[in-house]
Amino acid sequence: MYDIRGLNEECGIFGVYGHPNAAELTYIALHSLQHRGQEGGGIVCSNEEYLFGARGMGLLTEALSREQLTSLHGFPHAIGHVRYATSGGSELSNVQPFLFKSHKGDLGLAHNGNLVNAMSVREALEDDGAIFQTSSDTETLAHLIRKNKSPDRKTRIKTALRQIKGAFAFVILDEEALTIALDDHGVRPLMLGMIDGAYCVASETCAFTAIGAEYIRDIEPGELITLSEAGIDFDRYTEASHPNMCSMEYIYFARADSEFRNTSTYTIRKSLGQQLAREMDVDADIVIGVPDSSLAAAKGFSEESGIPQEQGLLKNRYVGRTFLSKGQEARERAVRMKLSPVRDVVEGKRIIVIDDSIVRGTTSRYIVKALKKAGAKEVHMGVSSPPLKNPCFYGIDVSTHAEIIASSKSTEEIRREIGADSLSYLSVDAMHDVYHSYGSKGQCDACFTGNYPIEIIDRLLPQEKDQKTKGV
Ligand SMILES: O=P(O)(O)OC[C@H]1O[C@H](OP(=O)(O)OP(=O)(O)O)[C@H](O)[C@@H]1O
Ligand SMILES: NC(=O)CC[C@H](N)C(=O)O
Ligand code: SF4
Ligand SMILES: [Mg+2]
Repeated sequence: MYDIRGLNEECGIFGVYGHPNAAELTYIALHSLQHRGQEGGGIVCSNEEYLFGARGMGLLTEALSREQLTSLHGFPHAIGHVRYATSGGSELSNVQPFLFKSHKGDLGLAHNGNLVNAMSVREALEDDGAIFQTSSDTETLAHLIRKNKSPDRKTRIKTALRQIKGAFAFVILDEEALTIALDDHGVRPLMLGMIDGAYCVASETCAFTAIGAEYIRDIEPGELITLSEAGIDFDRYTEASHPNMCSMEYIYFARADSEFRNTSTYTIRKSLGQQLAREMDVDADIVIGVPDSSLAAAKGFSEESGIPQEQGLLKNRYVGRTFLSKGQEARERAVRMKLSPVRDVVEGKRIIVIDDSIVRGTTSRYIVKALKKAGAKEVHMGVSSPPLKNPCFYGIDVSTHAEIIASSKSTEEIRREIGADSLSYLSVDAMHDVYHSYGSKGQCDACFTGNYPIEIIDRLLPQEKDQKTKGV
């Protein structure tokens, strides 16, 4: 199986404490977070005496059978995960939640993000006798928690969290409690909710909608929340707080109905499109959004510019990910199968196409060619994000420099390569203006600017990390 997307996603997590249908709720919630990871998924449950779990490769419906889900019924506490690998290969041993057994108690662990010192910490732990079971960065946290000698579980977890660096949203389950932690930059989203009097936590609020939970609030950078029989305990694992939420969550990753600080991604994307219209000085007959993730930006562009929006491209919803082999040729074939122009809508028209991002340029190159072949007079590309130039080390697989077209080419060179009549990107400042207007306290923009907010200690790209730990 091969995922054809230009940008790869980044895992979804969920947890619920004290609900008679904890496993079933987790399954439904994970299903709604499936867009964040399709390589594998699982659920770990607790009945306060021991932990029990199931996991598998592929989409959730493939990863967990009905029998497995039934076997988890009745456990009141649960955590779950859907994975897109960033550190460690796509294989069953790396599929989360992890479940560790020890005479001191069981530990379940699920992570969204990517640790930037996992290799260094792992090497130190191995030199000290630790034997790792996976090639995932996430496993380091379990070793650090277990190694700590403090009699107090919260102190053990806090100390371990202070030893790791990078992007992380964690749900940690043991016999005593469900612990929720977000790194002090808050790179990945993490939301607190409630269902039938039980607290729950999810990467995105669309999971709350799916299970009928109430969205309480966004979890803050550096927060540590413990759910136990004693109720809810709000704390921090560190006093540091440098809000740097991932900009790509808004642009592309999160589901359009998911909310951040009570504003939907759809609304934010629409504003990005409006800003682009203010910056892009091109006249046209129609605006077309690349389905699905760019339809909101195209709507904003259309409203701001007064140019009508049309559905000039159709997406085959059954093409998405499977059955294609790796490589540029396969990618091109996939885009061709996925998007096709609506001929009588585009024929003879001057068109502005809005896409949310250009990574390799495969999608835009194809779209320009296909629209022109269908009779478009002019095709202008508008991108509702700044040029993507750098890889991400914080939990998203944004390829390598060599694969990212804007890392080595100017806007004019890219325009020529994709064959568009003009090409415009949103400016970095305009992007931040939009985020600030919706209450953002700070956004990571490293893939656009190269300003990495968290020092990259290991300096390894995901695929290199995988090589380094192959065979473990
Ligand atoms: O320049 P490229 O390498 O082609 O990558 C960029 C494209 O990838 C993403 O869409 P994707 O096809 O991943 O999924 P979507 O259908 O959710 O927009 C993004 O929205 C762009 O359209
Ligand atoms: N995309 C993610 O958040 C991945 C989590 C973790 N780094 C893994 O590779 O499994
Ligand atoms: S580098 Fe880009 S993709 Fe990675 S966290 Fe920062 S904004 Fe998000
Ligand atoms: Mg797209």
